[in-house]
This record gives sequence, C-alpha cells and structure tokens, in this order.
Amino acid sequence: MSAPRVGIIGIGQSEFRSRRDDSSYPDLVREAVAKAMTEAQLDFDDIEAIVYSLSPDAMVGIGNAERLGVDAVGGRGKRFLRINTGGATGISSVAAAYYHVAAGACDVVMTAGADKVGECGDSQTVLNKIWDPQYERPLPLGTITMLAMSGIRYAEKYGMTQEDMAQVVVKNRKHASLNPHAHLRKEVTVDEVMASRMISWPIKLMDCCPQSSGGGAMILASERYIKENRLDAVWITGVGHCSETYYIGDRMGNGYMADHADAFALKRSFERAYKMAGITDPRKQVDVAELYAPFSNTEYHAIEAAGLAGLGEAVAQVNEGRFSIGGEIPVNPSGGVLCTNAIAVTAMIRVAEVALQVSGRAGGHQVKGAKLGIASGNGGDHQFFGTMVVEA
Ligand SMILES: CC(=O)CC(=O)SCCNC(=O)CCNC(=O)[C@H](O)C(C)(C)COP(=O)(O)OP(=O)(O)OC[C@H]1O[C@@H](n2cnc3c(N)ncnc32)[C@H](O)[C@@H]1OP(=O)(O)O
Repeated sequence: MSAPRVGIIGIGQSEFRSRRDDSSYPDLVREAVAKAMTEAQLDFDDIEAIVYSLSPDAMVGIGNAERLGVDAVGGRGKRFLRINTGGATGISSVAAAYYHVAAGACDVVMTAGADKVGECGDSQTVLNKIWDPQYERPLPLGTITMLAMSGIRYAEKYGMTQEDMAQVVVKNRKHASLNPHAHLRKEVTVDEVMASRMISWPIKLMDCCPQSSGGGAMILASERYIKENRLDAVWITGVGHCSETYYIGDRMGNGYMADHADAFALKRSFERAYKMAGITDPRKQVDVAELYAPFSNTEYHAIEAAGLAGLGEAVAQVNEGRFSIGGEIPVNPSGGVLCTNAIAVTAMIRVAEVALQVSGRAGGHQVKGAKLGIASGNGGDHQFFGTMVVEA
C-alpha cells in the first residue's frame, strides 16, 4: 500500500534563549506560527486542524496549557488535538498532522507549540516526576542521571571516552555557530568541554543540552492542495514510532534489545520509517540527519540506531569528521538538541531543519546537495521514539 503524499509548506522557529521574559507563553507560540503562516502564504481560515505540541505542563507552569495556546494558533472552531510523548512530542505532533492529511480528513493542518524550560525553575526536579514514585524516582532519576547510566554502559561496551563525548559537543557547537536559531552558538574546544563542571559522571556541563525557551510551528498539506495552489513543498515519505516499557529495569538483560548502551526501540522506529520510504541502505541514501540527542553520549547510539554506522562504530566516525558539515552524512547540522532544547518543540525542529536542508534553505548550515533527510525524537525516559524521512 503506498501512502498519499503529504508536503511541508510552512516552517516557523522563534528565537531560543534560556529565558524569553519578553514573551508570554502564548506569544512564543504566536512568534513561530506567524513565521510559518507567512512562509506558507496562508490565512488562518485555510487551516482546518491544529495539532498542539505540548510536553509536561509543569515546564510552562500552567496546567493544561493547550487551553491557553488555542487562540495563539487560531484554533477556535477548528479540530484541535494535544500531543505529549515527552521529548518526542514535537515529532509525534508532526506525525499526527501527517495522519490527518494522509487519512484524507483535512487538506491543511498546522502543528505548533512552545516551551519555557529555562523559566521552569529546575527542569530536573520537574522531570524527576515522570518516574515511578516508589522504585525509580528516589534514585534520584532525572534526564541527566538516566542518560549518564546509558553513557557509562556505552563506554564500557564500545570504549567511548569522555574526550569522544567532547568531540560531539565541538562538532555540534560549530554547526550551531552557523545557525541563527540555535540557543548555544559559541564554539568550544575539547579542552573546554573537559574542564566544564561535572554534572553526573561522565556527563559534564557542556555535554548537556541547555534549558531553552522558544516555539516552533509547521504547516502540512495534501499533494492535491499543494498542486492546485502551486505551492513549494518538501515531502514526508516515511513515518515511524516505537515505544519502550515504563521501568528501566525491565529493559535490561542480555542482547541488543535489552542493553542500556543501545537504542533498540529507536532503531525499530527507524526501520519502520525506512520501510515506508523505501530506504534499504541508509548509509548510501541519507544525505543529512537531525537526530534527537540531548547529551553528547546519546548522539552515538542515535547514529547507530539510524543505521548510519554499525554498533560501536560511531565514535571513530565522528572523530574522522564523517558526520560534520562537509563530511559524508552531516548529523545535526543545526547544532541539534545539544545546543537548543525547548522540549515541547525540539523534535518538531528536527523535522523542520531537515525540511529546510532538503529544500536548500538552511542558510549558513546548509548541507550541499541534500535531497533526503531523516529526523528523530526521543521522549519520556527513552520510552517513546518517533522518526521521519523527508525528501525534496
Ligand atoms: C530523552 C528525553 O526524554 C527528552 C529530553 O530532551 S531529555 C533532556 C531534557 N532537558 C534537560 O534535561 C535539561 C538539561 N540541562 C540542565 O538541566 C541544566 O541546563 C544544567 C544542569 C546542565 C545546568 O544548569 P544550571 O547550572 O542551573 O544552568 P542554567 O540555569 O540552565 O543556565 C545558566 C547559564 O549556563 C548556560 N548553560 C546551560 N547549559 C549549558 C551548557 N550545556 N553548556 C554551556 N552553557 C550552558 C546557560 O545558557 C545559561 O547562560 P545564560 O543565562 O547566559 O543564557
């Protein structure tokens, strides 16, 4: 069965900073929506449905903040759906917008949202609440300690060093310095990363994503609508998802699918998206990748789960420059999650950035000749994964 084609016709990204005191929560959503609407050259009357991208409310500090967001997206009187799969929320939202169009329910759908992570007080305290109160919360788990454990396992299994982790930061910060939308844009050296303060061994300050505030929006449309209105578009040709169990302990055991070093469910999600898009050899077919990796070590298992390198091979290949702009398959040319993480829209920005790349509109961080890109999102304690293939 071949899926009907769904195109991306509008993209909007706000400015991302630690704090956006100049902008209320709905105004941050509006900032991104206005840009996407201008790019798509549409009126609000043209939008038939809204998929609202909002991860834990506590980050924004407003209960059920989709209620407040509804007017920022011009949602009154329209189909409206809120999505939350933690860090994967943004890509799940693009997928839900895709399904509206692919199912033939609507011709034009907008997905949008914003986050104020930098203004929530302490993201780790908020995120600690996603774990089971009896067994896991008191460890204490946060996103950093959780992914530090997977970093330790990856280092043990594949020989990754802290300097190897720093190489990912150096690469992504260099990329971010070319991207005006990125939050952390200052280039850094391996020595600077190594000298930054330890947060949760082996993750140091500069191995961490920042707590960002900002918004994102995308507009999707059917092929019929795009052709009738002679609009420019790039096409979503593959969509995948995969979930993990709730308790981390239940995921441990022998073999690839139960090893904390490897992102097995992410791999399965990629396989689903690749099958749909007809990708049989990602190393040859993928031109650019925006992979969700909030801590430097996690980019390694994301590259491997995407099939861009074999298990344990990504470290050497990052060091050789294979995944840098100018290399064979640039990974996170925008600077990625490591440089900007406004959680509710971060995975949406991965798709948006790939769309910009394959349409040749990424500006200073453009990957030359990119025609096919992949994006991913990870959420809820590496529990929910979403993946997408976008083509010119
Ligand atoms: C897998 C999933 O489920 C989904 C996910 O996305 S998981 C990831 C979710 N996000 C997080 O976990 C956020 C991780 N980061 C943090 O918790 C914090 O930034 C931190 C603990 C690393 C540092 O906290 P902190 O010391 O209180 O710093 P913070 O208040 O954030 O920022 C202070 C300054 O340091 C800077 N800074 C923060 N992180 C930085 C970093 N990684 N590198 C360099 N500078 C950084 C900030 O930009 C800020 O500077 P400005 O005020 O000039 O903007």
